[in-house]
Amino acid sequence: PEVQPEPYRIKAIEPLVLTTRAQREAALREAGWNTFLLRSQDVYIDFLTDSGTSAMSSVQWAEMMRAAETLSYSAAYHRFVETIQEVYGFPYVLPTHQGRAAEHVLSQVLIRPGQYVANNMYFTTTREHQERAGGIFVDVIIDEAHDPAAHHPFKGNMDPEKLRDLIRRVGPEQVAYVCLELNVNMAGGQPVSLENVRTVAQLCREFGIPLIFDATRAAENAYFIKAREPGMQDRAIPDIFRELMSYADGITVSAKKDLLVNIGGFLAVRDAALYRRMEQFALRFEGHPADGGLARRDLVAMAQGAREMLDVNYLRSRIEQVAYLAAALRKAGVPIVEPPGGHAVFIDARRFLPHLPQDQFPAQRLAGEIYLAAGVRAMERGIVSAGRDPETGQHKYPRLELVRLTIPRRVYTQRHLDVAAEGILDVFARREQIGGLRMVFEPPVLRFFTARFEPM
Ligand SMILES: CC1=C(O)/C(=C\N=C(/Cc2ccccc2)C(=O)O)C(COP(=O)(O)O)=CN1
Repeated sequence: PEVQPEPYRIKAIEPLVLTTRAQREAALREAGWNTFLLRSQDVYIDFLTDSGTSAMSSVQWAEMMRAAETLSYSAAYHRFVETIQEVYGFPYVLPTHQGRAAEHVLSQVLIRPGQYVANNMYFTTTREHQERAGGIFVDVIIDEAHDPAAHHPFKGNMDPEKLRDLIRRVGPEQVAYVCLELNVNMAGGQPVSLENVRTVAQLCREFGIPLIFDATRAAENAYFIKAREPGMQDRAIPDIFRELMSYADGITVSAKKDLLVNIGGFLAVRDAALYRRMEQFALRFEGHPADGGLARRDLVAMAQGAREMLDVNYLRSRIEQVAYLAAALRKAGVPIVEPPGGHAVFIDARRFLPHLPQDQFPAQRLAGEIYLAAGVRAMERGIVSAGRDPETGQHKYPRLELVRLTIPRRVYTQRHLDVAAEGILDVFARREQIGGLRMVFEPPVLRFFTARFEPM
């Protein structure tokens, strides 16, 4: 059969508000042309983020109702830890309220000021915490990752030569750890191959440098390994996933993605002494080791999510939905990051609006225009998100100037995607008439959250 069967059906719906273009123009002006500042009820289809926006299953909801909110080492805590130990294969597990909390703990415990951290591209909060701990961020991703049109099947890969050069240049003891993100968000949700992970793990072992994964979207990465990596087609997802995890000394996870929950995260490591140091730090800043600042119901929702996230029929449905939207845009000639990622379609705003210089914020403007056209909220992932260079005070000019259409898990149907595609094609037809933006308010840190703009 041609059509892929959906592996679930709808049990509860949330009525959506339909707005007029006039209402959206007023809302966007009030939000200073920043989609992060829109009121959610003014948004028809929310593609801002896949973080914390998934639909939970009837089993997750049932487990949440049954969780007893007892303190300290609750049944929920043991259920959570045992499930993560089994699914991910790490002995020591520390719950946190979300991913950036795990990054805060790990960076503060592992980085000595002045040390380097090698990454495959950057994620805003991950880099922020590495630098706050005195770390020096270095990008060792393959060159193709910075080229939106390059058709590499594993654009998230690290370049072993770039990594080896860094280690030689600064010395192994000056590299705090290697941070490998799976399904690299800022590159377009691009996977890392198992072969590349093995190579990087070998390099780290050779020099005695810890290898840490940002495993926030590792389940979706496992699906791409099965689908794209030679010799993997017949392996079961949980088997690929366990091997993938076996190469890391530790992981940070935002559970708000793969694990299909609205809040949550965790750290998992193999070394008892490292766990103890993280636990002691977390106690002061991120919550008790038995809950990480979460309620017990959140722990059991994560445990159940860790079971559901590796189901191949769910992963296929989720990732094929992203590919469906990508195909609709590609067919009309809309420039997107290729190949499509696991959690989002990324529009190349630089090629969409080639007449705008990057410091007129093309991706920020395009995200606003898409909202005006169809009530669809997207996220700017370009010069605004990249921020300013702390030394020069100038904008960082990233090669990728993207608008991210981030698809929540198990939430939208094909009709929602068709409405979004239609709105984007409408903007595409008018692209020559679209001008730039001027930033009229700029906060000092993570400016993309609250900056305000006006049309030029
Ligand atoms: C790879 C990766 C992520 O994508 C991630 C969060 N992503 C987010 C949520 C977000 C966070 C900050 C600025 C804009 C959007 C996303 O919209 O993409 C975190 C932090 O997790 P956290 O939100 O639970 O703290 C760690 N690693």
